[in-house]
Amino acid sequence: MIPIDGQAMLTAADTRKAEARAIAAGVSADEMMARAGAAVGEQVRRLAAGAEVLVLCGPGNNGGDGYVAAAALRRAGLPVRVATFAPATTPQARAARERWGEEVEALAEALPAPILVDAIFGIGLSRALDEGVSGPLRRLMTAARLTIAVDVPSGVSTDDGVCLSDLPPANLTLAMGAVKPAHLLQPAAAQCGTVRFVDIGLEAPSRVRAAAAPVIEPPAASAHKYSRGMVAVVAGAMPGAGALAASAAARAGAGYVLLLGSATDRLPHAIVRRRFTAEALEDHRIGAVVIGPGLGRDERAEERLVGSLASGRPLVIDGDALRLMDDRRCAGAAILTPHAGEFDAMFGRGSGSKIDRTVAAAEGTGAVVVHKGPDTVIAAPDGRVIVHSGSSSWLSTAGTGDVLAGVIGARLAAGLEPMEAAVQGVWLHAEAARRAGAAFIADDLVDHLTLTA
Ligand SMILES: NC(=O)C1=CN([C@@H]2O[C@H](COP(=O)(O)OP(=O)(O)OC[C@H]3O[C@@H](n4cnc5c(N)ncnc54)[C@H](O)[C@@H]3O)[C@@H](O)[C@H]2O)[C@@H](O)CC1
Ligand SMILES: [K+]
Repeated sequence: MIPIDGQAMLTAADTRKAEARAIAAGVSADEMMARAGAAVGEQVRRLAAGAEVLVLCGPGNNGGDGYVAAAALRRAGLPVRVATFAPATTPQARAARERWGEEVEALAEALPAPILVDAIFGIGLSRALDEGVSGPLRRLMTAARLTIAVDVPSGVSTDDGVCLSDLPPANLTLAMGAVKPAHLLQPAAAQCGTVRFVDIGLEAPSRVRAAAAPVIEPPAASAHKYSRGMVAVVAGAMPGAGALAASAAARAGAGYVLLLGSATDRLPHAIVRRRFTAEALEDHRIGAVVIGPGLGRDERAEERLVGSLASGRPLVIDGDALRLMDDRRCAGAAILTPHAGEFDAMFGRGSGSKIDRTVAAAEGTGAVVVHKGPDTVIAAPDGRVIVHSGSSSWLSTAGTGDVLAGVIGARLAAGLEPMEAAVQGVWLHAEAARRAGAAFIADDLVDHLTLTA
């Protein structure tokens, strides 16, 4: 099974276009479904290990994939039953239903099986499930040992990651042909369980991709502390936050970290402390300025932000500094790292998915926008997007955003372009959380940062 890391993401409409292109290029719709259903059948066969399978089929092509998979499982000698609540409506699904040929049970009366395949709705879901569907589905999912969703779990909205129906999560979701927003955006992503990509030969040109592990080269043989990247962290009212950002920058590969403003006692000795002056930022060797963690929002914070913006150095703007930004100031930033509250305060709640809104923010500001949360959307002004999902929920603790800002600052100072720096930073931060395990504090996260895979 193929992990989704680095895979292209398509919306429901994009998927239909890709399917239409494949059909225009000579692959019939029946052939597409035959491939999809066969691939689902093969994965289910491996996981079922001989146990009984119940395939739930809806009226559309998601159901069609289910009928094809059921027939494949039967050919493979597995005990398999099929249940539905509605006749097949598309020509391909009707043909697949006929090829199944055997009894189709009524969903409401179907008895549970240890392996459940949810092929009720895929990208065609347009509203919440009727209780006559969600009730039996909930009952059968609860009784099953393993639920495998075909394409997306029934009840989640493909393009915005909203859960339209209250159902238990699937254990595994097979993303057919391309990753969809629902596989990456919360809360739908959590409903998917583990997501694996199924290649059905669909061309998926997309500027949006799932995050993948970065390849980080060690410093060149001739490297010195300044060539490795010099990061200046501008501290403020809450020195601990600046210290976290500075420590994280140092651990994320920076060659030299300068903390400007008041520091805490426990700052590593390797970090150079200085009073904040705008002149201190004039050092041309500074490759990134991180400003915002614990900055405060008072007059002194404002002065430091103005000084940082005037320095012309690439800026990572986080936390309090985001609250002091306006359109003109954003134009001077390389990377903005708002969480949901900061994002809404800057750009409004708007419409569309988190991906759409982040793309609009990046285009509008000209900066890379890292829209943080249980799903993090990273958008560049040129339209590239990386979505990072599935990171540790223990990250929901104070100070982890300060750490992220420092890590991104280190990658930016290392010479990466802002989008790549942000993408690497988000991955490294999530990886540190994975290594830190359960109930860490932001300081622990710094200790778990590593650049090796
Ligand atoms: N588009 C593609 O490129 C491919 C699609 N395939 C499969 O086809 C699926 C999409 O098929 P469809 O477009 O037929 O969509 P679905 O099978 O997801 O469902 C569409 C049907 O459900 C009805 N419906 C929507 N919401 C409902 C609700 N809440 N209650 C009752 N009925 C509701 C619609 O009116 C329509 O009849 C994909 O998810 C995937 O599984 C694969 O077979 C192969 C390639
Ligand atoms: K499904």
